[in-house]
Amino acid sequence: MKKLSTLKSARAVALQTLIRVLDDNSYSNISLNNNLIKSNLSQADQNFAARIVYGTIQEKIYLEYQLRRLIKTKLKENYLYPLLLLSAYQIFFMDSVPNRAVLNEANKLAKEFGKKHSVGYKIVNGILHSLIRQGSVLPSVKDKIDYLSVKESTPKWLVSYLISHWGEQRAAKILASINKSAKNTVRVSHLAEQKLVKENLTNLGFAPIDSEIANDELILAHGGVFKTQLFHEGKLTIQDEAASLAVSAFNFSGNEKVLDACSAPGGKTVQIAENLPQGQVTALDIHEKKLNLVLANSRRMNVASKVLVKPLDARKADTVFDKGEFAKILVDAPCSGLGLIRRKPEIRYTKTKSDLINLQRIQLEILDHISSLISAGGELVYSTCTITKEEDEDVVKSFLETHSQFELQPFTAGKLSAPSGMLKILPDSYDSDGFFIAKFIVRG
Ligand SMILES: C[S@@+](CC[C@H](N)C(=O)[O-])C[C@H]1O[C@@H](n2cnc3c(N)ncnc32)[C@H](O)[C@@H]1O
Repeated sequence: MKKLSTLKSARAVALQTLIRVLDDNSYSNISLNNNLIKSNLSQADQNFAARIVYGTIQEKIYLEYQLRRLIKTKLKENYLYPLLLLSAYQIFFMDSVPNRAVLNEANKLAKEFGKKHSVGYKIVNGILHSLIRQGSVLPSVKDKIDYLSVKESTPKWLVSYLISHWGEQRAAKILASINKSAKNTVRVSHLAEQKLVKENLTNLGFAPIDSEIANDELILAHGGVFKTQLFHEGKLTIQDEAASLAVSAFNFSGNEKVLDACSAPGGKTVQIAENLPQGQVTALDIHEKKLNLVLANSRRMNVASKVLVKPLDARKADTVFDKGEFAKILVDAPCSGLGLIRRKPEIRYTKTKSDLINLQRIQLEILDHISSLISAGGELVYSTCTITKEEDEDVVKSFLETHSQFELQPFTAGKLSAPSGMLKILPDSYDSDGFFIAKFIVRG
């Protein structure tokens, strides 16, 4: 593996990161950050490296299909395949980079990363020349699953899942939408003056516009808001529009006790706390370390005095808290995260269909063990950042079958309403994360 101290270019950082991600399934964001910290690259070069890494992972199935027929020998050195993939990404997806530059840079990287006397650079050069001659190829449209799987770089099981639930046309629309880049969204704190924050963002050149679905969300023209004073002073936080709706589904009185059963990193904990001038939110998470993030978020958003953190498996909550102790409970459950593919490109390759059923079991166990802790007339919101029926509607159905004191309650969240008590936001509807929210009340 290349010594980090010698990573001098954006492409070298990208290649080093992809070698780690493809060889040992490292998380792309962690591996990229580790390499960037040691690289001394300018901000523009860091952005360029990030675009290559995330883009190559996002389009991996498509890129592998393009290269498949052209790789005729076994690629022995471990940098060769990642280098071919990231070069192919630049050829097909980065119009601003001329093919000549891709070839030159690949040649340099092959010499830099290859062993002494390696002929790797010749192999790379030959394959990339053939790739440019070949151009983009796709499977026949007659096999819709194969075709969409390659075109939108998504595993076949997921394409087939989307088609079976939403039909071919909608599935194609959803798939195209998850390959767009995610919007830069911020939620303005309930404790801040929304108009002033918007003016400030305008003056800073972020050109904020109102969200179509959430009342307190703004869409920014570009990233980097975390460097502003507004962010450090807790006037706003980075949160997706759809994700912000889960907490909006509650009707807060302002002095109640609330339980956030799966809270880290705390995006929704702070949002709850902002609505509690007199109340308190208890934030649980099974991973003790992650609760530091909840604390840090609470401090930054100026609500630390309202937040109590407790490391706990929510499936044991009924052994720790009293019956009817909370007026409101949020279960923002661990889930497959398939609604977040746009932000986390590797999710599509790591999840399998059997994960959906395993997660459903955990989701139902959590709901079961917190159900006795809600007071009569109290509210339960169940949410996931996924769109699968197994983790969303099926969980609601099974929960209601075994907990007759609960019923679904119609609600309004931001600018959307859910007369059935359930709200499913598909990623193509508003170009937000895919998200699911169900609201229940406990019969009084
Ligand atoms: C979807 S994330 C929550 C996101 C969070 N609500 C927010 O808005 O920032 C799910 C969280 O549940 C936690 N978790 C998983 N299993 C759990 C369990 N059995 N009990 C409590 N927390 C759990 C995970 O560690 C993860 O932090």
